Amino acid sequence: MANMGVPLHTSKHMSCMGFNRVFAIIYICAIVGLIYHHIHTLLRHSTTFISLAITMSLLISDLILAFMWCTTTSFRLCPILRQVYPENLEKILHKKDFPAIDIFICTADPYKEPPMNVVNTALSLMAYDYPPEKISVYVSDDGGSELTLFAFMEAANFAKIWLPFCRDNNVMDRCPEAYFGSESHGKVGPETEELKAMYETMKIKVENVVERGEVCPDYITNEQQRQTFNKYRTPGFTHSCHSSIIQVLIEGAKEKDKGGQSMPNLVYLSRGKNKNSPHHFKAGALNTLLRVSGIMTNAPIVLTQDCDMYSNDPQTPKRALCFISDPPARPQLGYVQFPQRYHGLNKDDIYGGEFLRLFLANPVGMDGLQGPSYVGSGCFFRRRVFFGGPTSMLQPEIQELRPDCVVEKPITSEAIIELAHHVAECNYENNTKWGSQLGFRYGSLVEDYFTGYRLQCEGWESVFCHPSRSAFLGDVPISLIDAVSQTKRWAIGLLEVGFSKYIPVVFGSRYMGHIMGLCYAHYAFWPIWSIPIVIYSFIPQIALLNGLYIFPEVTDPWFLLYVFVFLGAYAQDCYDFILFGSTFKRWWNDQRIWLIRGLSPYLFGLIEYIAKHLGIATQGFNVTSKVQDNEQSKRYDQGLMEFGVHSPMFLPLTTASIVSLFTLIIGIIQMLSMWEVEKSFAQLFIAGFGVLNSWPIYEAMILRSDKGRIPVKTTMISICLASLLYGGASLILYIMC
Ligand SMILES: O=c1ccn([C@@H]2O[C@H](COP(=O)(O)OP(=O)(O)O[C@H]3O[C@H](CO)[C@@H](O)[C@H](O)[C@H]3O)[C@@H](O)[C@H]2O)c(=O)[nH]1
Ligand SMILES: [Mn+2]
Repeated sequence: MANMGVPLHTSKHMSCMGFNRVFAIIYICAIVGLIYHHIHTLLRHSTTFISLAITMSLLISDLILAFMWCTTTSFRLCPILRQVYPENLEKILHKKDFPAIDIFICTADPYKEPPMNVVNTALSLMAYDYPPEKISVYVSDDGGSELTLFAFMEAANFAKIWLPFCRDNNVMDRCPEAYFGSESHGKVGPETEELKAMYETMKIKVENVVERGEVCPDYITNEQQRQTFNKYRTPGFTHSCHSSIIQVLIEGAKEKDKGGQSMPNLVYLSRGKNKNSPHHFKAGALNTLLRVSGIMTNAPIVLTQDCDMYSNDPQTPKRALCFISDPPARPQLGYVQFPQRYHGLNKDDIYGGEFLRLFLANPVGMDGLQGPSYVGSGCFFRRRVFFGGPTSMLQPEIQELRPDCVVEKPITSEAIIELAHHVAECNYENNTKWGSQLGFRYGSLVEDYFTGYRLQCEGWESVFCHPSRSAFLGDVPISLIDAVSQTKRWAIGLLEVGFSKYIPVVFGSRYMGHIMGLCYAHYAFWPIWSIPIVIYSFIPQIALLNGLYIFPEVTDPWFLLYVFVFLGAYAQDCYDFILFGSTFKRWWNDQRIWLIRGLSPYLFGLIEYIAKHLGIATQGFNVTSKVQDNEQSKRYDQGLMEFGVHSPMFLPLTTASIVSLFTLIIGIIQMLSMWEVEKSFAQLFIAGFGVLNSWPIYEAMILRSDKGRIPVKTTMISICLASLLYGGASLILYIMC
C-alpha cells in the first residue's frame, strides 16, 4: 500500500503461478483418463470376484488420491509473497499510538513441558522491541502446578535485568537459553558473564524444584509466597480439580526494570477445573485467557503462543502492526499468522517435522485467497474477531468483556482480581456462547484449525507473514512415536471437523468460495490418505506373490498414463519443496514420512475417530513431550529413526516393509526365471519403491543395536502378520478360483 508514499507492506504473485495453472489442467486430463481406464476395466474385464475386488479397491484409491490432489492444487493457484517494512511504521503511527498487545502462553504439564522452557518463551516475548507498558503476558497453566508458578516468580525477577540488557545491547536472540547458547553473547563484555551466571542460578533452582516435585521451604522467601503456594496444597487440590488461581507477578504500571523503564505485565493463571465439567483442552484455556485478559487489560491485539515457541525476532509485533494498522489493505483483516518454524531439526529432517507444506507452502497459497488458516501459535488476532463476524458483533454476557471496553482500574485492584477469578472458574461458561459463537471454538482436537476456519466463514480475512528470519522457533518431536502420536491427534481433530455439519466442501465453500473450501477440505480429509496408502502398500504386492497382474503391461499405452500421473505428482511435490527453500533430501524424507503417516497416524486416527463415534473410546489432548533425552537427541542428530518402544502404531509400517521386501525378492526370482517383466513391472516397481522407503525400518529391525531399534517383539508380530496376510490371500484365491 502507499500511505503518504511510504509502504508498510507490498505483495506480488509467485512466478510459479502460471505454470501451476497450466500443469493443473494437463494433470486433470490425466486423472480423467485414469478413472476412465478403471471404469472400463471394471465393466469389461472384471469377471471374477477377485478381479472385481482388486479393480474396485484401485478405483477407490485413485479417486481419493485424485480428490486430495485437487485440494493440494487449490493451494497452488494463487500464491503470493509479501514484504513488510516495519522501519516505516513510526512514520505513520506514533509510538504512543501503538495498540496494546495481550500475549497468551499455554502450558499444560510441567513434566512434559519443562517450566524453564516456558519461562524462556515468556522472557523472549516480554523483551519485544515494543513499548513495554503496552505488553501484557498471560501464562495459562493447565497443569495447575506450583512448579510452573515458582519458575515464573523467578522469571519475574530475572526479567528486570534481562529486558534492559536486551534493549541496551540490541540483542536479537531475546530467549535467554538461545542467547547464552549462541556465539553472539561472548562479544558484549563482562556484564554478560554476570548475567549468564544469574541465569544459570535461576535455571538450576527451577530444575531442582521440578526434580523434587515441589517447592522446598527455603526457596519461599516471604509470607505472601507461602500463602500462594498453600493454595496448591489444600486437601483435595489436584491438577484436574481446583478453583482458579491468578497471580500478578509483574504489575507494569508500578514496577521499573533495572534501567528505570516501565515493564510489561506478567500474569500467571491456572483456570478452575473439576471432573464434571469439560475443560476443552487448549481451546478452553485460550477462552479463559481471553476473558481474564479482557477483565485486566483488554488489549485490542491478542497473540497466542505455544509454550515452546519462543520469539526469535524482537521486531515481530511491529511487522504484524504493518498489516493491522493499515485497514484499507484488507478491510476485514482478523489475524496475522506467522509460520511455525523449529530449531534443532536434524539435517535431513527425518520425521518431516518442518511440515513445510502445512506451515509454509499452503499458507502462501491461501494468502492469495482469503488468507491462511490459524495454526495455534504465532498468530496476532484482533480481539474483536472473537465476538462475531465483521458486520455482526455479538455481545458477551458481561459488559466488561466487550472488546471495546476500556479498563480503568489497575490490574491488582480488588474488583479486577475478583472478577478475573470469577471468569476463570470452571462453571463460568455454562449457558454462555463461549466455544460455540464466542472465542476459540470447541468440538475438535485441532482447535486452531477449527477456530480459524469458523472465523473465515464468518467473513474475517487473514494475512500470512513470513520474514526470512523466523519470527518464532519451537521444539519438534525427536522420536517416531512422539511424531506419529502428534499426527494422530491432529488426524482425529481434523475428522471431527471434516464429518461435522461444518464439512468444508459444503459449508466452507458456501461462505468462502470453492477454492477456499477445498483448501480447508485438504486438511479435514488428510486422514483418508491412509486408505490409498494402505491399499498400495499391500494389494499390488500380495497380488504379485500370487501371480496376479493388476496394472497395464509396459507396452500398453495406458502404462504411460500411470507413469505420467506418478512422476507428475512426485516431481511437482519436489519442485514445491525446492521452491520454498528446502532440499532434495528433506523432500525425500517428507514423502517417506507421508507414507508412514498413511500407514500409522492417519490410519489409527481414522479408526479411533470411528470408534469414538460408535461410543467405544474417547480421545483427549495428549501433550507432545518437549523433554530432551540426551541419548535420544544424539541419535536424532545422527539422523537415525527412533523406534525404541513397542506400539501397535508401528505394526502396519513394519508389516508393509516386510511384505514389500519379500515381494521384491520373489518377484525378481520369478522375473529371472520367466522373463515376463512387462506384466509384473508396475507391481515390482511399487514393491521396490516400498523397499527403498523402508530402508531405515530394515536397519532398525536388523542392523542396529542401540536403544532406538525396533523391539524384537514388534518384528516378530509383523512377520506373523505378513505371513497371515499372504496365507489368507492365497487361501481366498484358492477357494474362489
Ligand atoms: O489441555 C491442554 C492441552 C494443551 N495445551 C497447550 O497447547 C499447546 C500445544 O500443545 P502441544 O502438545 O505442543 O501440541 P502440538 O501438536 O505440538 O501443537 C499443535 O497442534 C495443536 C492442536 O492440536 C495446536 O493447538 C498448537 O498450537 C499446534 O502447535 C501447548 O502449549 C500446551 O501446553 C493446553 O494449554 N491445555
Ligand atoms: Mn507443540
